[in-house]
Amino acid sequence: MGAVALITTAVVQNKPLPKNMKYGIVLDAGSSHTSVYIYEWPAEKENDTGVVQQIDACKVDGNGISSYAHDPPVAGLSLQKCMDKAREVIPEQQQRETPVYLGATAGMRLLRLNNATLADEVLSSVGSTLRSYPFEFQGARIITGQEEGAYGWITINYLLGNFLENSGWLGRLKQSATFGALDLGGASTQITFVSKKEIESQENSLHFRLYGKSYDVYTHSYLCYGKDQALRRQIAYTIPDANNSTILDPCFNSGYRRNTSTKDLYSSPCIAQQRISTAPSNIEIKGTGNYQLCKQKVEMIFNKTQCTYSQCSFNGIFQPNLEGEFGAFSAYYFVMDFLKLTNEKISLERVKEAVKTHCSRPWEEVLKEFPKIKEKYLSEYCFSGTYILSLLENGFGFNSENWKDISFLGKIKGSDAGWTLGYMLNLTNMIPAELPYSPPLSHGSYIGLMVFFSILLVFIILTCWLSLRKPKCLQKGII
Ligand SMILES: Nc1ncnc2c1ncn2[C@@H]1O[C@H](COP(=O)(O)OP(=O)(O)O)[C@@H](O)[C@H]1O
Repeated sequence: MGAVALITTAVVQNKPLPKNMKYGIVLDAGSSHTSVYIYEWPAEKENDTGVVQQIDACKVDGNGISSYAHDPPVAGLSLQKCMDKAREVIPEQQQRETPVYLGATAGMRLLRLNNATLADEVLSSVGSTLRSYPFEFQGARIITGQEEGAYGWITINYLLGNFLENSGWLGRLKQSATFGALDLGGASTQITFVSKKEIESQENSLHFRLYGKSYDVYTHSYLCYGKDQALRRQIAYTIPDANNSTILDPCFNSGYRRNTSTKDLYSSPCIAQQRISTAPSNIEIKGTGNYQLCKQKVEMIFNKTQCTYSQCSFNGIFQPNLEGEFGAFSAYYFVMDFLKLTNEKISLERVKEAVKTHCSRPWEEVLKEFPKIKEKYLSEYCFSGTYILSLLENGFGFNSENWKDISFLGKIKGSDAGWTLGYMLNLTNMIPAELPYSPPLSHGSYIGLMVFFSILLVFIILTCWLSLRKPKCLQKGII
């Protein structure tokens, strides 16, 4: 039985798993990219003490899985490049035994909200491409936000070795030491951590039994709070103030200019409440590079006024007190790595200063210093840094005290931090609910101990026998 108790996805198409799996492939169909991850099983599969490792990864060119909706042949071709690579990496005799899973995340959740038929067509079109490969295709589906949070938490704690560490007799006595997971994507963001406090809302509560230890986990996925959707919302707020179709935006470096179609901007369900009918069809964004003003605009998307629970993060969502250490990955890592802020010793105040300094730099200077970085990413680091700070501080409640508890993680032991590994571990039943039985001593140690105790016993018997005979000898001597 799968160990992830409340996640009811088991086998996507009710297909039995291949018997001699040594490899697994997971496709992460995100809002901005599809990534293909190839994993290899540890040699000692039976007692599961090895770690499944990522042996390769490939990012599909293009604009995410929804590009299948606009141009299936072109989207199919770029996916094929990564799948061809998987065929080169996995030995031919193992390919039929290799399961392939595709999980689509928030970009597809949004597309499904706009047009459910189109979302289904995209999945079946991608499925046809994947079926044309010699692997064991297990299905393509949109995973829930709750799953995305949970599998990300499982991935990082599995790779950090926390589950096994907690499963020994000493680990079971201690408070479980796991890392909370902070995942920032393009369209949604997830926060997941073990909470000692009661989880007041059923939909945020998960229970896992992993390697013989139980975990009560809090999770929430905020749709529309990924960094691309948050940027759209931030821009949409300014459209009513447009002057001759031009808006001044403090979240871009001064001197930066970008043209945006309002039709495209408004096409996202995340902007539903901000659409105005009088908006010009095109707007020009002009950066003014001001961290403080950017922060004020960004904070508008966090509604902190309503809460029907004892405490909330924002938008009326229950969140217990933050506990323990956290691993922040995906866009948290990409952005903080660019800004050189991943070192745990950097205080929250210094991080704010660094983002402020970056925002105040003229665009021309930034462009000159980083000519090789994709312009989309480079132009957005001021916004992204500000958004990350607001989300963590204003949204989730991190502060100067517990900032040091956040580690920004790209890879852990060679595998990317993200939900895909946890998804595959669950679907292939690689994490047992109970600890596999392992005898406390090896066979050799048992034999050694038996011999030792036998010799000890003979020695004791001999000593007793000799000491009982002694008086008689002495008596004889006296006579
Ligand atoms: N090197 C990078 N620098 C900045 N942002 C990046 C970089 N690589 C990816 N991103 C952005 O980080 C976010 C998460 O990326 P990814 O995990 O690929 O997203 P998703 O799964 O939402 O498509 C997206 O907004 C993407 O555009």
